[in-house]
Amino acid sequence: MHKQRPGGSGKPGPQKHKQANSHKKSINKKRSKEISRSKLAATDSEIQELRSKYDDIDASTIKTFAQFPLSQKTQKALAESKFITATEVQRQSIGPALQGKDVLGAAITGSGKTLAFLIPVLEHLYMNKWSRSDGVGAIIISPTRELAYQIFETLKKVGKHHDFSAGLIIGGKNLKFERTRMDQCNILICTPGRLLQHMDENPLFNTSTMEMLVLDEADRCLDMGFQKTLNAIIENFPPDRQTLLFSATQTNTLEDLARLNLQQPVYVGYGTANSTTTPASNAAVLALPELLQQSYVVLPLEEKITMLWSFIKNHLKQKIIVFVASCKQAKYLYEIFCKLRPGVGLLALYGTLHQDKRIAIYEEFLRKSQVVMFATDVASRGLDFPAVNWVLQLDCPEDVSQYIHRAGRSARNKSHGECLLVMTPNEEEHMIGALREQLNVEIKSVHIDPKKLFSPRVKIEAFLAQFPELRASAQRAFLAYLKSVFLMRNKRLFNVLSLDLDAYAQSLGLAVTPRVPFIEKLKWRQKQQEKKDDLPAQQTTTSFGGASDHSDVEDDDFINIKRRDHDVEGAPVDLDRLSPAAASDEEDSEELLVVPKREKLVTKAALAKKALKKNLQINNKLKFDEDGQTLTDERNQMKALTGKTKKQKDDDGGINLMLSKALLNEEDQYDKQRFRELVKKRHKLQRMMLRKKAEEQSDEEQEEEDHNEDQQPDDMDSDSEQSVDLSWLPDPDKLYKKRENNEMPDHQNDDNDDEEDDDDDNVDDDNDEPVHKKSKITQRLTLLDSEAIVTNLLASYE
Ligand SMILES: Nc1ncnc2c1ncn2[C@@H]1O[C@H](COP(=O)(O)OP(=O)(O)OP(=O)(O)O)[C@@H](O)[C@H]1O
Repeated sequence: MHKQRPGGSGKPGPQKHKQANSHKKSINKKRSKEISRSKLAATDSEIQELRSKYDDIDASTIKTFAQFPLSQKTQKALAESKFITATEVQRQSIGPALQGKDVLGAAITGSGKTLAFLIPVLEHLYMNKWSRSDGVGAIIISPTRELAYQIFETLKKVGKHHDFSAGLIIGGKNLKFERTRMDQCNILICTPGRLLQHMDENPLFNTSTMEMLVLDEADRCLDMGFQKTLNAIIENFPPDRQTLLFSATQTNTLEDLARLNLQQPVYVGYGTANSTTTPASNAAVLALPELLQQSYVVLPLEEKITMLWSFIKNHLKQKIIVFVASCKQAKYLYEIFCKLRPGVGLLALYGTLHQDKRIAIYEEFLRKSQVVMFATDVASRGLDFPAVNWVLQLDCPEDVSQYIHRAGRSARNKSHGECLLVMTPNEEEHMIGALREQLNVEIKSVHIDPKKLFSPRVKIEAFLAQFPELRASAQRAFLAYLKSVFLMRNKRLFNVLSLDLDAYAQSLGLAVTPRVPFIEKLKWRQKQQEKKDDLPAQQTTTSFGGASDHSDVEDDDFINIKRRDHDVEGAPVDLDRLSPAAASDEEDSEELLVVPKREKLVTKAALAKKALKKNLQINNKLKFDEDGQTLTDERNQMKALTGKTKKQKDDDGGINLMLSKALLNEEDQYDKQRFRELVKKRHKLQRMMLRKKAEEQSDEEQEEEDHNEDQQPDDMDSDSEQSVDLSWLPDPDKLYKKRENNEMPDHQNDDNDDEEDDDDDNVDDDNDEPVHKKSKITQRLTLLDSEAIVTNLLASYE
């Protein structure tokens, strides 16, 4: 039986309802507390159990992730993402990393290094019961934004069952937004420049809680380009942290390891796996995936575009990355190939693009299976594009390590892929020698069948003639390539002076070879040097003295650019920090390159200042009238006045309102007067035309009139004055002035007419009477008068 509650309605009253709700809430709270307590207990027991297994991890017996002592949350996420079997680098490095050791991991591209450090990061925070309020626990540093984004995406997959918060801190994003969220993040994935910016500017950002540091592409993070930034970052970290370094081309210099304060690191991928002693060789074993087919082709520089076009046309159904030396080249190739329409999708990824666009292009290339992407080395490290069929290195990489990273975008994670290296005859010997020596593999030489080459030169030239912006882009690409070659460290391999500039410019579609000031300067200096060398040593010292010493120093400084890699985002660039790689992603470095270090920059502002100091007279434009007299331009006078008053105003240090008002009035008056003059001129012209027209008309009418006079006398009488247009007649004012005055006593009309005339005089100060006024006057004539005039005129004509 259903009992009715007091209150009669059968439903609980509002008060009762509230009480019931609060009762329920308190029960729920109790339950959730009990659950969390039991969870914590479970977590504690899980942690204890896992920790006890750490010492027993044996990489040689492990095949799957399930064999690692990992938390349920991590295991679940790995299984869901279909990560079952651990790769070699994962097997070797996860154990020591879980044990809290520093790890230096090197493994071939696409072998799963990302999971090798992400799993230990998640486990470390879990084992230490890290919560959101505990602040930053781990920082992962990547040299490029795209790679940081990719790591962040992988972390979202494998860490989805954990309760940690993670942040992506890269340049080109909302700094304010990052600032407010950073202190709430447990894991930060960042680029060095942006991280340092937050460290410097964000008071909320505190790294003292940080326990784990990961450097992905560690050799890149540690090289000269990032040196200063990374040193500054490391200073802010607690020294007793755990550090993991990963790369396909790991370096092992003692200096670097000392900088990072590594404590007996475990070396993975240095020949002796799991070794805690420094390996005999100073560098990691360099290798490329076995399933990657490598080949090279030797071509003159000017044939590269033809070769590229033919290659793309022959591989329309493939996914290809084309690596070039600079952003401007990538941009130009993309633009011109879009115009040429090869029949496959085109993309371009380079550093000077807006960040959102970069990510959009990155994602598009991930998705598509038949596409060509022109890229700089911003895409060469770490990016995991699936199923890339070809990597085409159109411009020669600077060294073996750059070759490895570029080539490694293909044949990832046990898939097949191909890599073609394009070299100029100068580059062949050194590059191939270095590759054979360091990689210990045979790289196939390919000869291109000239019949299979299609040159797009004529079309490119036509497009460049049609689109000036494309021409400008080609010029920039031309200069950027030369600059990148000039900045290469290995001068034996890359010699900018040996390049045929005219042929290269023509291959880009340029009819005229752009000037390259730095090459001109180099050649000039070379000549000077040769001249100096020809002279006997003694004579040189006596004839040039100090000056010669100075120029020697400058020469050395100018030609021997030291190897400094990519510049850190946002950091100021100077010439001796520029490297080919930096040049590829740095937009405005061109001017810096052209201007020698010690030469003072001559700006337009400086020239103007100089001219002002000399008190030069500025040219004045004089106008002359027909008689050769100079005309005074009221405008100029006004300007002079304005200038004067402006000066006065400046002297006063404020705005003189009265003066400004007077000036404005004067300007206004001048404008009005000018307008009136223009109107007058226009009216005059109109009147002249009307008069001419009227004269022509009246001639015709008179002829007609003469003809019809005998035939229609009655009509003429009946129509009286209105039917006769006498406007063609001579001025009646002059002829009949006296008579008219006598006949028309009504002065009112005269006055009105005068008024009209006066009005018109305001508009037209010429003595010409408007045609319509004359007709009005003639309309007042009687027919007899008209007849008399006509007969007079006819008589005069005869
Ligand atoms: N255990 C695994 N099982 C299956 N796939 C894996 C495993 N580990 C990694 N992968 C996949 O292999 C690919 C390459 O991984 P990752 O990008 O981590 O390679 P990498 O070694 O960092 O390459 P690079 O040297 O180019 O940076 C990714 O698509 C990743 O999802």
